[in-house]
Amino acid sequence: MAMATMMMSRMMGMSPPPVPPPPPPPSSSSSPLATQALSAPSSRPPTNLPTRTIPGSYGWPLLGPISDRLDYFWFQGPDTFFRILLLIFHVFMESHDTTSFDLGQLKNFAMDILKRGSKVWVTELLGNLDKFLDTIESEISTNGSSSYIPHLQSMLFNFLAKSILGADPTIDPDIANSAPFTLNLWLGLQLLPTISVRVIQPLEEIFLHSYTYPHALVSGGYQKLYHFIERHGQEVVQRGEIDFGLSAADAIHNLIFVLGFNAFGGFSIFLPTLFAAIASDKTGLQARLREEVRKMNGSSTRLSFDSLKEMELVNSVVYETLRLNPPVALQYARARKDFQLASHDSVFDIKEGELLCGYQPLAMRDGKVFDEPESFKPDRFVGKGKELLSNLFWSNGPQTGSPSESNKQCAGKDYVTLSASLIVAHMFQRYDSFSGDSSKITAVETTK
Ligand code: HEM
Repeated sequence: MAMATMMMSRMMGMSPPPVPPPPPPPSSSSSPLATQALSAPSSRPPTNLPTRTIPGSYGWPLLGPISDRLDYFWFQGPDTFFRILLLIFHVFMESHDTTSFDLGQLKNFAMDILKRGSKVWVTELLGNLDKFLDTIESEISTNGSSSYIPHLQSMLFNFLAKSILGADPTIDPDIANSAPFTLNLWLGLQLLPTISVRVIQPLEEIFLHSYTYPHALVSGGYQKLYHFIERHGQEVVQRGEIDFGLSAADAIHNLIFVLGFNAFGGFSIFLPTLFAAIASDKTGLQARLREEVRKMNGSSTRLSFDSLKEMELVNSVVYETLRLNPPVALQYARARKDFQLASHDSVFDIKEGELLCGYQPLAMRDGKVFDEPESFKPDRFVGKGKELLSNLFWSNGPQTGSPSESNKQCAGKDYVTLSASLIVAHMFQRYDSFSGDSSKITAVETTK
């Protein structure tokens, strides 16, 4: 059985960290999931918990990783694989792993451009959302339903380009048309080694999961995007150069990463799950959301981030979707020094150099923290339920935490939840209800 701390290095074919002491047998399978947030390495875990070494070993060279990959991708699947490991941590990597000046500067740059973009964020989001919904309505009236993912991604690119890059894609129709495809291809090539296509297993491990794919496959589209930012995003690029000491090229590559990987990629996974959670509900959730939105903000008053504060149910539905389906399942980081990691029932010695892997979907379904953890409970985070936000970790840190250069928490954490709440609120201003799933909207109803 593999060690959680080493799993990623083995699966990704990296060289292993220093060899640990001989492993004791795995703990009992009834051991509860670990959920205690990890505080700074210097802080002491509870002293009454037994200290353990993480169970497992690398197994045989070459064969060990292959057997793990087959278990992870095929025989067991990620959930069972991690359940068997029984090593699910809520890891808030306080300061080890991000001490590098350059990484801190890049994160500050990301947070700075978000702050800069916040002036137009809501206007751009709502304007592009309305265009998206117009398209959906027109497709429903022509075809009876709308397969909305391509429209959603065009909307996301247009809105994010204006908000993050300060560049308007409508002045370059070629970019507006090609960028979502380019970003999907670019994301796909980076993520393919970690995704199971489940078609040609076990050959998938040899043919799909063992390579770094050549940049040449996407370089044409990537260069177009690069030149678009160079030409139309000068103000943001210059901020990177002047305020953060980056070269123009580094600023542009990082802007592509933040826009393409973090924001476009993250929202492309998250929003369809959110639409599906609301559209598939049979308990009257849509009526309650509609009532809350219109009570707080009327059916036509323009929304702002401020107007969302009182919309407890809207916000709770967004949080609950992120809890049950964290868009980024795996997080990992290498320990920069020895420290101890606490779970519900044990403390584990972590050695410098070990690679730690956290699997969000299991940590977010911990029955010791969340009542009926496998169920979607729209009101979970309403009222007193807000106390649970310190256990919501989709952003690689608690929902009550703040991203900074000294942690690994998502720089866009608050923009993500506020934008999602804004989308839900706007949809219930515009519609009484809608039907569909994670790829199609089949009907929208309005009494206006
Ligand atoms: C639904 C959308 C998003 C999701 C699900 C998401 C999720 C995450 C997660 C899980 C991480 C931690 C990754 C890791 O270290 O393993 C992360 C990091 C990051 N995210 Fe997001 N994110 C989203 C949107 C955004 C947006 C809009 C921005 C815009 C600036 C952003 C910027 C970043 C940055 C810069 C980091 C790196 C933080 C660091 O390494 O310290 N993200 N995100």
